[in-house]
Amino acid sequence: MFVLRQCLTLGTKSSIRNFSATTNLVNLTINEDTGVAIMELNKPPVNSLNYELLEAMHRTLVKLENEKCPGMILTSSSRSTFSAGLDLLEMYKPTVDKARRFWSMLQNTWIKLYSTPYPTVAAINGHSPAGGCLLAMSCEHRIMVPDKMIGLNETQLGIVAPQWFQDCMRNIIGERQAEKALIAGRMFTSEEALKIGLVDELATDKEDLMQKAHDFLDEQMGLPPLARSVVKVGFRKDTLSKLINGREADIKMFLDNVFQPKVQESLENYIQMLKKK
Ligand SMILES: CC/C=C\CCC/C=C/C(=O)SCCNC(=O)CCNC(=O)[C@H](O)C(C)(C)COP(=O)(O)OP(=O)(O)OC[C@H]1O[C@@H](n2cnc3c(N)ncnc32)[C@H](O)[C@@H]1OP(=O)(O)O
Repeated sequence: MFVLRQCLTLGTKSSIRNFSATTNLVNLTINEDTGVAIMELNKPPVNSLNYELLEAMHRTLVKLENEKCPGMILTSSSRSTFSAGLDLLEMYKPTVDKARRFWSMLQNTWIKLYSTPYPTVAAINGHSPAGGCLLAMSCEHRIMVPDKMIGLNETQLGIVAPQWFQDCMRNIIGERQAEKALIAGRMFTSEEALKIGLVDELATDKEDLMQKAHDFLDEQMGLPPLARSVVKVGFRKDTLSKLINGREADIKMFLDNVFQPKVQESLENYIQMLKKK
């Protein structure tokens, strides 16, 4: 195995190997024998998704697709958290330009991740609220360590999970469970998430998590890749097209919401609460 230090400037494979990264937001490891990629989010302490992390993820996904990656594991370098979701500081008192740029990069990254032709598995080694849950739900398979929390908790913060976040959840756990979970902004323990199908497997620890993730990819990589990807994208196309054809409306929805005084007040209180913990 060798490690490619992913940075904001990507070049050829060999130039990346020699690159001394100053921004190391995504660690990319590619197994030389199998080609399997491990994409490890590395923005301590909790992988909050700011513009820079989303951009690094997007570039990594483009690179993997261009290099015909056979399979990818998405995980985190944090001991406690897979991803804490969208970076609250990106949404707290932003300028219009900053908010628009941020949301547009979130859309780019999600579209790439949700539509990869190659199999993807989320190795969820920590808490996974809101945008973190979205990342996990965008992979094809989810494996989680015990005693962590996952879910779309937006309602509890006084904000609304966008339609495409909701659609991802509905596609996985079905209409009724998704409606209940989304209205309440419910967070599930790993064990509860397994029960309702929000995750597919539990692992005992990080080693078991990675082994199970590799097992899933081995199975998928044994299937004819073209047929596999056509079926995958066929299942996902309605959800994808809704956003792809409505990107500007979705940005407008975000901007209309984020600048509401009540939303700013909720964000401020929540940020303060997290800092006081
Ligand atoms: C206007 C909106 C319109 C549309 C909305 C869009 C949809 C929004 C989607 C989202 O994703 S919103 C974000 C939701 N995220 C959360 O609710 C998670 C909040 N965080 C936590 O619950 C916990 O941090 C944790 C993930 C469970 C990890 O707990 P732990 O005890 O390990 O860490 P700690 O809480 O001490 O946090 C460390 C450090 O990180 C800061 N932090 C945490 N989460 C975020 C975040 N999402 N964005 C920015 N910063 C975050 C936290 O404040 C601490 O900072 P400090 O070290 O400076 O105190």
